[in-house]
Amino acid sequence: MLDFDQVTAGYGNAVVLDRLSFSIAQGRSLAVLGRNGVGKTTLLETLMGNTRVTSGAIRWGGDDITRWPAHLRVRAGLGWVPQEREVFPSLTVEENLAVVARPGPWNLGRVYDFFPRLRERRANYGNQLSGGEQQMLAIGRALMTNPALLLLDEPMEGLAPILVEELARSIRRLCESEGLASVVVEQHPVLALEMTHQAIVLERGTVVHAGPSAELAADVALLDRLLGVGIEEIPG
Ligand SMILES: Nc1ncnc2c1ncn2[C@@H]1O[C@H](COP(=O)(O)OP(=O)(O)OP(=O)(O)O)[C@@H](O)[C@H]1O
Repeated sequence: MLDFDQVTAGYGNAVVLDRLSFSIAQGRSLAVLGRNGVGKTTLLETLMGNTRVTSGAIRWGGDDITRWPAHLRVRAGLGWVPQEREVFPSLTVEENLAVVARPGPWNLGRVYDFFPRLRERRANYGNQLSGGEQQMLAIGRALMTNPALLLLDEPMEGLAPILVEELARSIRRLCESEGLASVVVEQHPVLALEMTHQAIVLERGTVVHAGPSAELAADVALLDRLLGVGIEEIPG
């Protein structure tokens, strides 16, 4: 479904991703792990067309989308949940959702069924929401574009542990019950591995490990070597 083939990309003359490859099948989820600054966000930005690709190809369905602008990628089914959430502060929850709606199975009612908290807050303005509600709204907005693949950039950042668990369950449900594929960039490896089928670990803009999430989660020594984190430090 998505094929990232030997992609070299960056900003201006700076190369961040170096011949990076991975692929995702329909309805599958991928965790993108790595230490700070290895290029995880740049991978998502490249998927959305926001970086300079100097070689390689990005294929989506039957199309080579390497040079497509972001709005065409959204139309083709890429759903972007940015790290900054980018909720419109002066629009209500309902307006935030409605402005990005595209035809398809996801509509206001379905997003509210999925995140009942958003239904309760439908008349509140974007700047009146808690961090967790803003994150639900950011995901709800991506769902309103009726994507086939969700790109989530550190969705748990800054959330209280109880919300982290709730959101992790929601994201897993999107994949398992709704058939959505996803790419999850996450600082907390254990959480990210619980939420996904496959995982890649990046170092200096390239893939140094690829495999099933459950296998990596079970190999504490490998996790520690690749990511240099004590598992006991990880919340959730
Ligand atoms: N807009 C930009 N212009 C120039 N360089 C950038 C830009 N965004 C990121 N970079 C550089 O690209 C490299 C990779 O950054 P990126 O944000 O992709 O890493 P990351 O793995 O997501 O890190 P973190 O976990 O800290 O968010 C860094 O050296 C960063 O300074």
